[in-house]
Amino acid sequence: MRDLTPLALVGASGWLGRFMGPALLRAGVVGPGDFIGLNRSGASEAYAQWPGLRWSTDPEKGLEGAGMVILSLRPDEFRAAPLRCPGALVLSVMAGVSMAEIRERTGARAVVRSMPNAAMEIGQSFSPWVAEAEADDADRAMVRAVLGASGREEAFAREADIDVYAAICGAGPAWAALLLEALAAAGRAEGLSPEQALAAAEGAVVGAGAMLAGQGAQAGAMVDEFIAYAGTTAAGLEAARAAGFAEAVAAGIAAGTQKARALG
Ligand SMILES: NC(=O)C1=CN([C@@H]2O[C@H](COP(=O)(O)OP(=O)(O)OC[C@H]3O[C@@H](n4cnc5c(N)ncnc54)[C@H](O)[C@@H]3O)[C@@H](O)[C@H]2O)C=CC1
Ligand SMILES: O=C(O)[C@@H]1CCC=N1
Repeated sequence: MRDLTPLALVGASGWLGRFMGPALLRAGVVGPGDFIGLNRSGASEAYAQWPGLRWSTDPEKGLEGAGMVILSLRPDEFRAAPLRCPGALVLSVMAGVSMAEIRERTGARAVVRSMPNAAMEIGQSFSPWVAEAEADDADRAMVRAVLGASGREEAFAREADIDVYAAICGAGPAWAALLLEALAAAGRAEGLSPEQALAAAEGAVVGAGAMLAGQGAQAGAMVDEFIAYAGTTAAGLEAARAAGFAEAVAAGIAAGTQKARALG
C-alpha cells in the first residue's frame, strides 16, 4: 500500500494548525516520528508534549519526501510561497483556493479540500470535505482519520459547494458567538446586568446547541411547535422574523460565500 507518511502540516502553529496537529498525534493518526511541522514562526507550545518532533521553517526542505501534506495557511500565504510536494496527497483547509490551483502549484498526486472550523480547538469541528477523483480509498481513509481526530467529517461531491460550506460551517463558531452576543446585548437593554445578560445568553446558546445535536431535520418543526404554543417564545420569534432575522442570516451567508468565491 502507498505510504502517506511522513505527514507535513504547513501552518502547524496557526489558529487551526495548533489544534489539528496535536489532535492527529494524540489520536495516533501519525506517530511523532512521521510528523513534520512547518511554520514560519516555528513550533507552538501546543506541541510541548512531543519535544522530538521535526520542525521546519523552510517548505522546500520540510516537504521533501512527504506522503501527505496538509495546507493550513492563508490563501495569500500559499500563493506567496513555493510549496512543491510532487506525488503527495494534499489536504487543504484553505478557503477559496481551488483544487486545480493547488494541484498546479504543488504538483500533488491528489487534492482534497475541507472546510473545518475553530471548534477544532475542542475536537468538535464539523469538517465537510471533497476529494478529486485521483484520491484512492487509502487517501480517503486517511483524510477521514485526519479530520475525524478533530471532530466529525463528512464527504460531499461538488467542489463548488465548498464556498457555501466556508460561509456556514467554516464560520460556525462565529455565528454562534454573534447570536450569543446579540442575545446578551438585548438582555442588557431589557435591564439585566452585563453579567446576568452574558450568563443568560451563554446558557441559552450552549444548552440549545447540545440539544440540537443530530436534530437538524427537526429544527423547523421545533420552531413551529414553539409558535403554536403561542407563549412568550412565539412572541419573540415572530417579532424577530418580522424584523428580518432570516434575511439578515441569508445576507451574511451570501456575503461569506461571495468572499470565498472571490478568493479563487
Ligand atoms: N481559522 C478558522 O476558523 C478557519 C480557517 N480556515 C482556513 O484555514 C487556513 C488557515 O487558517 P488559520 O489557521 O486561521 O490561519 P493562521 O494565520 O492562524 O495560521 C497560518 C499559519 O501558517 C504559517 N505560514 C504561512 N505561510 C507559511 C509558509 N510558507 N510556510 C510555513 N508556515 C507558513 C503562518 O505563520 C501561520 O502561523 C486558511 O486558509 C483559512 O481559510 C478554514 C476554516 C476555518
Ligand atoms: O474567515 C475565514 O476566512 C476562514 C475561512 C472559513 C472560515 N474561516
